[in-house]
Amino acid sequence: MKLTVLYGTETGNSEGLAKKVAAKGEKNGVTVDLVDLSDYSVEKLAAIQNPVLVIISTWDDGAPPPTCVDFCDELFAASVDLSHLEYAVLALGDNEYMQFCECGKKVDAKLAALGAKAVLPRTDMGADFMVTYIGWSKDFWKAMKDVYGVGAA
Ligand SMILES: Cc1cc2nc3c(=O)[nH]c(=O)nc-3n(C[C@H](O)[C@H](O)[C@H](O)COP(=O)(O)O)c2cc1C
Repeated sequence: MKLTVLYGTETGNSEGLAKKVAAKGEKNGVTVDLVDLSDYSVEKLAAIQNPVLVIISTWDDGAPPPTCVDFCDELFAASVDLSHLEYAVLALGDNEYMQFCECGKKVDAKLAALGAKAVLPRTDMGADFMVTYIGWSKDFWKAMKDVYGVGAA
């Protein structure tokens, strides 16, 4: 079974978590495609035929990380049908900011609006994301096992 992990990052935190998910997946017999959203398109997203995990941070005033503004702009304006797609969103941010995890929230809402189905509710992570990640990882792999029969419970 395959999992696509799409990450949007400016300083590497989301990428670091994406690599952790990939390592855990590979250990549990899941083939993981690790993809940087800095060079991605809605067309490629729509062509995916396996579950997708999006890990994305938020920058100035709720904006996407600068590296993936183009992808997010395209996604937020898209009207493509994603009803075949199952997904989860892990949002990174910092609760010190008014627009806490706003980009991840918008990506989650847009994917749902385009018909994609969440296999796990979105998780918003603050500055202590390495701690939150541990609990999230358990929930995520349990969902993967429940829904697809793969990965660690
Ligand atoms: C200049 C700056 C602006 C930020 N703006 C926000 C914001 O509006 N909302 C939020 O939740 N987090 C904000 N953050 C926190 C980042 O999202 C957080 O540090 C995150 O872990 C970065 O992940 P990345 O390395 O994957 O980009 C901001 C951080 C910086 C340095």
